[in-house]
Amino acid sequence: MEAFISRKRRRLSPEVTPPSRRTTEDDEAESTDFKLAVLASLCPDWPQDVLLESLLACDGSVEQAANALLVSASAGPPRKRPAISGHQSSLVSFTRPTHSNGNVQSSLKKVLTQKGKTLHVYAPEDVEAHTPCSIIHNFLSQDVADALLRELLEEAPSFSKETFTLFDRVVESPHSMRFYVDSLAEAQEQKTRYVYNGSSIADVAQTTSEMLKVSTLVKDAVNQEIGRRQQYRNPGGVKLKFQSAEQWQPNASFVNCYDGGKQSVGYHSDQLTYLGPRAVIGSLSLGVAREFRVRRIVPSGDTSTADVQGQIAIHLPHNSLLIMHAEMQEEWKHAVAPAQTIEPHPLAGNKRLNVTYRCYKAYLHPKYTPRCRCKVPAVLRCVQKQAATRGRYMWMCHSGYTPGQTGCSYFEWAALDVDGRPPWAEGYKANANVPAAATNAEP
Ligand SMILES: O=C(O)CCC(=O)C(=O)O
Ligand SMILES: [Fe+2]
Repeated sequence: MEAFISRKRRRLSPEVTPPSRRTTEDDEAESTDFKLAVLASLCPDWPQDVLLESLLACDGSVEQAANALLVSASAGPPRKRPAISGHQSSLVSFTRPTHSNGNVQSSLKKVLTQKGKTLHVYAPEDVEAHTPCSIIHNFLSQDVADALLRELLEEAPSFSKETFTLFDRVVESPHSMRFYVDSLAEAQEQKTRYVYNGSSIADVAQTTSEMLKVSTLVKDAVNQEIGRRQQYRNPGGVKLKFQSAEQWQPNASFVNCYDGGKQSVGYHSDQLTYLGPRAVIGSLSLGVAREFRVRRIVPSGDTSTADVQGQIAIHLPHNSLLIMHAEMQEEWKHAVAPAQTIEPHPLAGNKRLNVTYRCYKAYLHPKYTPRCRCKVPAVLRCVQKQAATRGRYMWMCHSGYTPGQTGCSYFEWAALDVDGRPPWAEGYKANANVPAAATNAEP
């Protein structure tokens, strides 16, 4: 088992989190998260901090940690955490000076996100100051939110949990989901042509009428937030290198259902293969309030930022729209933590429904993207930790990151222009995905 966990290309979480749209890291530091995710799926009753303690106490052995927890469970119940229904006023308002230009200083970040600590944020200005996300509370009118929630509650029984084989046991992923696209033609394309880590998705649904109505509201809000945040963060309002210059236009979504506090999703980044670099995602939460955790990926060997490895818990109440901005998938990881207690919602009971609106790029259709030697469309990934190549994008065989699958060692630096477009896209300028020192040279 230990070999399975620690061998470099065999310890990643696609077997734990659904393989379809998530990606995890390519280096050693990731193994703790992977082990934690495995441990959480084996011991779903235990809070993350206890799982981590147990893992550390057992020198990283998931099997020993799981056994230790099962033994101690027979001696008493796991430690309870409080429900996350409380209110916190803005940290920014009373702790951080405001500049004359109205921008807030994020000097607290360092202090509040130390390794091993969790900073809980509730107010939109705190979410914005401490994370690459923004949040809009009470996003929809109550009638629209209720109508969408009712519709999704009717859909939820058709969602499925991914299963994976672990230590000769079949384990279920800790929540259920379904993939939706806006047109029937796209649904057909998705089932037959799109490949997610080596296989296609059999169950692709058409976006429901309420989801579609809300999609236009999400589109406007996300585009407005992208613009506002760019002004706020970057002088002159410049987008990030590789971020698309086009309007954000949602056309697909993963809908997640967390039925009760035990259901969760482990730390991951969303896969970029069809979204492209610097993707933006609009994530609408309905029903039970849950904690969305984020943590920055620290480059290997970077000791100066070692103290910012703490995680930040963003409180996601019913009817809130969280926007994951362009920094998020490349530089941060996110998770929905298990909750020891939850406050039931009048319509949803113990369920949280979450729609992650996404913008699939036509030029990243698998009919255009490179294929590896197994003849399967390659996966687009960004180097997240290795200091020398951090931030560079590559096409590679899906199998390198899918435990248990055999494949080839296909790897190629991706040619992408400053707007994240590949050479076959209309308007492609020049390859900007090159080593920092050789901006004119091909990799
Ligand atoms: O449930 C959420 O808020 C996040 C779900 C998520 O990370 C995903 O769908 O990739
Ligand atoms: Fe995600």
